Amino acid sequence: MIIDGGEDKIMSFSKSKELFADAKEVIPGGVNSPVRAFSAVDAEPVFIEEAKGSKLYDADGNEYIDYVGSWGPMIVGHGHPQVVETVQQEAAKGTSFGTPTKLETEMAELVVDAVPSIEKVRMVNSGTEATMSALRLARGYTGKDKIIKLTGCYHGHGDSLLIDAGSGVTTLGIPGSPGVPESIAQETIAAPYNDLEAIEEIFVEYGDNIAAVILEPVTGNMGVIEPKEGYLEGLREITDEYESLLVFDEVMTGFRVAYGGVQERYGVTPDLTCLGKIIGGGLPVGAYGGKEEIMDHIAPDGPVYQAGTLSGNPLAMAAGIETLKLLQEPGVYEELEEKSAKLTAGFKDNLNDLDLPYCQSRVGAMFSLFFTDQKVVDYSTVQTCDTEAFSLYFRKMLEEGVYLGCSQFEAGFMSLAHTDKDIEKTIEANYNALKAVKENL
Ligand SMILES: N[C@H](C=O)CCC(=O)O
Repeated sequence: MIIDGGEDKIMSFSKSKELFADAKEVIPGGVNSPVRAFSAVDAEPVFIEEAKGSKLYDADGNEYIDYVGSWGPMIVGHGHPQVVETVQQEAAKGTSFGTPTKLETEMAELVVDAVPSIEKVRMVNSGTEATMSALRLARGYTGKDKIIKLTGCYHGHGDSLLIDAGSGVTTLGIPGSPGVPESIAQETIAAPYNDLEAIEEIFVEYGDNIAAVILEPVTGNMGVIEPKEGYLEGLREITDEYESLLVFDEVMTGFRVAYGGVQERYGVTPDLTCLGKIIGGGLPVGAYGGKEEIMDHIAPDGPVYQAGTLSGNPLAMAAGIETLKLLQEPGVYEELEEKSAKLTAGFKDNLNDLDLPYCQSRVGAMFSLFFTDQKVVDYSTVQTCDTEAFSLYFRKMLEEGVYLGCSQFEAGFMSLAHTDKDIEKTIEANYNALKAVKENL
């Protein structure tokens, strides 16, 4: 079967098609997370059976160069031997104890040493849990109820945060979610990203009752957007002035744009930080941390309650610790930067050669290609993107053996396992896919 009428590339997806049909019988939409269904790109998902290094292998035996990396965690590549070995060793000792373990302290020490704002950290099981818990803590600590979130930023699927959200919500073009009670939604005030004046106005009106401003300080869930100069500093000042907390959701950017995340790269320190993805080395994980004085409000030391049967799971800790150790090796972030720059420079040449006006962005090992001629700086410019052009591009890239996020509003991720050959092949695929877009739309 040819997925998009390509002339010379014939790939079969018949097994994935069958597996998807089976899945849809018993799983809503056939997937356990909506973006995986490929519905926004008018395609059906490929079912992956195995991954190694920079590559994914699907049920039909197709090979892809992977820039999704399980949506961010796989920064050292899939199935890294050191990560796999350590997980196997830990699994042989038992998979969960529901007790404290030495591994949890080791992980916490690594996080505290790495992330400038974190003096104490609590492990949870997902990014969603991390942001939900951080907000409860912010409310419990400040005694205030409202939070400000930025339009197009995505912080998982907690009730307070599914307001004007990015990621799958933007990809599917839905406004939010039924099931979020109005009484909860009204405690969340949405403001545009990169617009300090809008935040100031909200503080003037509600300043006494704002517990926190939460944001992706570099966005990934509406594509990669950098904060304007002075924006993060401005947020720091205004939250200090009103005694609200500044919360950085670094689930995606932590240990990716720099070892210490956005706060290391841009030099602005939040009160609380949410983490996930990389610190689990591909196993389910989340964490939130910050100043000791604030973190000491969490039970059992303080009254703010949060708990979890599998929190700090030994396999997730082991995989995460090994991943962080690999990231401590000299030159790692330079290598990621170099590889990512090479890829996006190749894309830029292709855009120039084909005379296409599309907008690119990159921060460290996260990149985006927006199908718009506008400079993308916030959610309103995100909405100028051509989703039909992206869909065609996505399907062509898949045919060329390159696996991308199924939305231009999801960041692409480079790993240490990507080779020069992978990058060259991807640049060539990008040229062919962009050419098809130009010829067909
Ligand atoms: N952008 C999301 C997480 O970072 C994508 C993953 C998902 O929703 O399944």
